[in-house]
Formats: sequence, C-alpha cells, structure tokens
Amino acid sequence: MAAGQRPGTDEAADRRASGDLPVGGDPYRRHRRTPGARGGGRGPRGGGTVTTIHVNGPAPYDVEVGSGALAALPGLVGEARVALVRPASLTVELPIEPALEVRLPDGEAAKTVEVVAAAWEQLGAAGFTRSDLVVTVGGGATTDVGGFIAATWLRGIGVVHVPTTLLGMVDAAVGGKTGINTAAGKNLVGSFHEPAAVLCDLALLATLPREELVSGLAEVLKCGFVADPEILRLVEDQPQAALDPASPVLAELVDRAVRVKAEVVGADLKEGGLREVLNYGHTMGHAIESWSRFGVRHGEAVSLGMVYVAELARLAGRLDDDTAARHAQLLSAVGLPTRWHDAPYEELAPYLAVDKKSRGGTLRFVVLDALAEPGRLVGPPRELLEAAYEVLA
Ligand SMILES: NC(=O)c1ccc[n+]([C@@H]2O[C@H](COP(=O)([O-])OP(=O)(O)OC[C@H]3O[C@@H](n4cnc5c(N)ncnc54)[C@H](O)[C@@H]3O)[C@@H](O)[C@H]2O)c1
Ligand SMILES: O=C(O)C(=O)C[C@@H](O)[C@H](O)[C@H](O)COP(=O)(O)O
Ligand SMILES: [Zn+2]
Repeated sequence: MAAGQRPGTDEAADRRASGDLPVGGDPYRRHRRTPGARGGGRGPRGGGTVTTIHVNGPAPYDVEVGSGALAALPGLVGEARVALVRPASLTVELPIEPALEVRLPDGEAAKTVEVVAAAWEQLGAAGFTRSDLVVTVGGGATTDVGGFIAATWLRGIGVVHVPTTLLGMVDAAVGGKTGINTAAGKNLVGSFHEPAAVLCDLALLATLPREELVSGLAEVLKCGFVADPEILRLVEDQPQAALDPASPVLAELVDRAVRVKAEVVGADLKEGGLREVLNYGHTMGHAIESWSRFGVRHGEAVSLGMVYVAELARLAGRLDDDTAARHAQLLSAVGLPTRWHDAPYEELAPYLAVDKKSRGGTLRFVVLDALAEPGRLVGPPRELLEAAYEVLA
C-alpha cells in the first residue's frame, strides 16, 4: 500500500491519482509533432476525416482517429530508424521503410518473455539507440508486447502505435500500459510507457474478422457502462451498424471510447485510483481468459466479466436489477458471450487472486452503483463471489 493511503478507501487513491504522479524523462520527445505532419482538431488527411484526441499525462501525446490516420506516420518518424513490430501473419502497407522487422507469433502467444528477449537481441544486433523508434502494427497483443520492448530497450525508447484491431484502437494502444503474461496470469510483467503517438486508421478494420470486431466492442461497451452511456444508446439503437467497419456509427463509437480512455489515463496514468475504472469486468474476465489458456478472446472474457460483476454488484445491493440486466442484453445484441460454464468457481479463484487491483489477500472489484457511476467493492465474501458466478451458468 502506498504511503499515506488509508485502507479500504478510494478517496486516498483518487487523491494520489490527481496529484503526485512521477514525471519521467522524455528521450523520445523529438518523435512528437513534426511540423506539417499533423494538425489539431478535425480535418481531411490521407483521404479521410481524421480527428485528433489529446492525451494528457507526464508525456502528453495525440491519438489520431479516422480513415487516413496512417498518413501521419512519416512525419512522426522523421529521420529515426524504425523497428517495426508486427505479427508475422499480418501485412499492412506502410508509408515508411523500417530498418528492422520484429516478427511476432500471432495473438496472445506474442506476450512472452522469450519473444521479448529475441526482440532485444535483434535491437542489439542492429545497434538501436535512443534516437530510434519502435512502431507497432497489430492488435492489442502486438501493442502490449511492442510497447514493452520499447519500454525496456535502453530503459525506454520511443514507440508509435498503429493499432489494427478495434480493441487495439479503443483501448490497448492508448494509455501506455504494456506487458506480457506469466504462468500465474495475464499482464503480470509490464510497465507504463506512453507512446509518442497513436494512429487509429479505421480503414485498417476492413480486413478484421467479424469475431475480432465483436471482441473489441466489449471494451467499447465497457466505456459506455463506466463513463459514457451514449455509447450504450448507440449500440442499442443500431447493433448492426456497430459491427460495420465502414459505418459512421462505429466511427462514433471509436471516437467516444478513445475519449473516455484518454480522459481517464490523462488524469491517472499509473492507476493510483481513477484508472481502475477501465478494469471494469477484468477481474473475472482475466481469470476466464487465463484459465482457458487464451481460448476465450480478451473482449469475450471481459464481456463475461462484466455480466459477472454486474450481478455481484446487484447481489451486494449496489446496482439495480434493470441496469444489471442491461449488461447481458447489450453484450448479446452484438454477439458477445454472456454465459460460460467451462470451469467451476474454485478453478478460477487462483487467477482472481493475482488481479492487480487486489491488496494483500483482499479482492477489489470495480462495480457500478449506477450507469457511469463506478465504485469499488472491497473484500466481498466467498459466498457472494460464488453466488454471482451462477449468472454465467
Ligand atoms: N494495454 C492495454 O491497455 C490493453 C487494453 C486492452 C487489451 N489489452 C490486451 O490486448 C490483447 C487483445 O488485443 P486484440 O483483441 O487486438 O487481439 P490480438 O492482438 O490477438 O489480435 C486479434 C487477431 O486479429 C488479427 N488482426 C489484427 N489486425 C488485423 C487486421 N486489420 N485484419 C485482419 N486480422 C487482424 C491478429 O493477427 C490476431 O489474430 C490482450 O492481450 C489484452 O490483454 C491491452
Ligand atoms: O487501461 C487500463 O487501465 C485497462 O485496465 C484497460 C483494460 O481493458 C486492459 O485489458 C488492460 O490491459 C488491463 O490491465 P491490467 O492492469 O488488469 O493487466
Ligand atoms: Zn481489456
């Protein structure tokens, strides 16, 4: 527990969140705005309309959202040498020539220490220095591991993320969380390393398989539940448009979800308190994902985790019946899972225990007291945890 924090209060954590975040060095500031590369606000770039969303914090940066956002990449790279980190199976035409390519196994298999160690050897052999740059191109697994490679090489070089999945655009590429998995669970090793920029080019979603789009919508809906109920209304009104990569509805959902994330991480990069709200549904979600050895996609697991935690909050007398029920209604409307009974509760318990929000042996859940009113449920009794699990049966 951090010095000065009173146990069981969120007040103390929120105070730390707003105040004393460490301001680190910034060896990659030169990769920020290159004159002429990016304008602010909204405007046509590279053939589409691109919106700039600014992220505050120790090392502020911009997220460019829209078709054509990729056109900003050469201006961001400038004269730097680039290590392109991407899944071997994913080819994206880029407007730059990388000096080096770090090719990853597909999906979650990339988030291992062996993959990171191999990348370090490549960077060493190529003589990468602090004026060089990592560019990640891929989904959340790629931005997580590529971000971690950048964070650890020479204790931190610059990274630009080009997310190519919906989930990467609305969540993983923004906010500086990087990481890899261990046998004990998800993302147990990592760092906070803010990118120099994030380019969310919606045109890249055209080739994304539908199940991956669906998975990404879980994190979009998460933002709706914890902060922006308009997201929920948009999906309720037009669930099919939400699943169409070319639709303005999906573009608005991406924009809204990135704004939620930007606002939260801009106020609390290192998860002193406020940032925990972005972990809504993740305590049980990560447990299911890890238990399944990643057979359940991240967004699918978060969907199940949100249904679970809504029921937990309902049973704890914190959330009303209708808002709890709205979770499964919305998630299933876009094809996300709301039922899962592959494992008994006791097999998930060890994974719940390594959740990073836990303090000592005490589990802490992000719950809703109402829509867009997240709170914490600290140390619920085992009987309640098991009773809530019935909702997934
Ligand atoms: N750092 C964070 O804040 C954060 C936030 C949310 C999730 N995550 C992490 O993100 C990961 C999940 O990310 P994900 O859902 O993007 O999965 P992913 O990175 O595994 O990508 C899913 C699949 O889509 C393929 N793909 C990617 N882009 C494509 C495209 N444009 N066209 C066709 N195929 C494409 C990938 O090769 C992969 O097979 C998890 O590891 C999760 O823990 C991190
Ligand atoms: O950005 C955050 O903070 C989040 O919690 C976003 C989550 O969607 C994401 O899955 C994150 O990687 C989970 O973080 P972790 O600290 O629980 O590993
Ligand atoms: Zn997540």
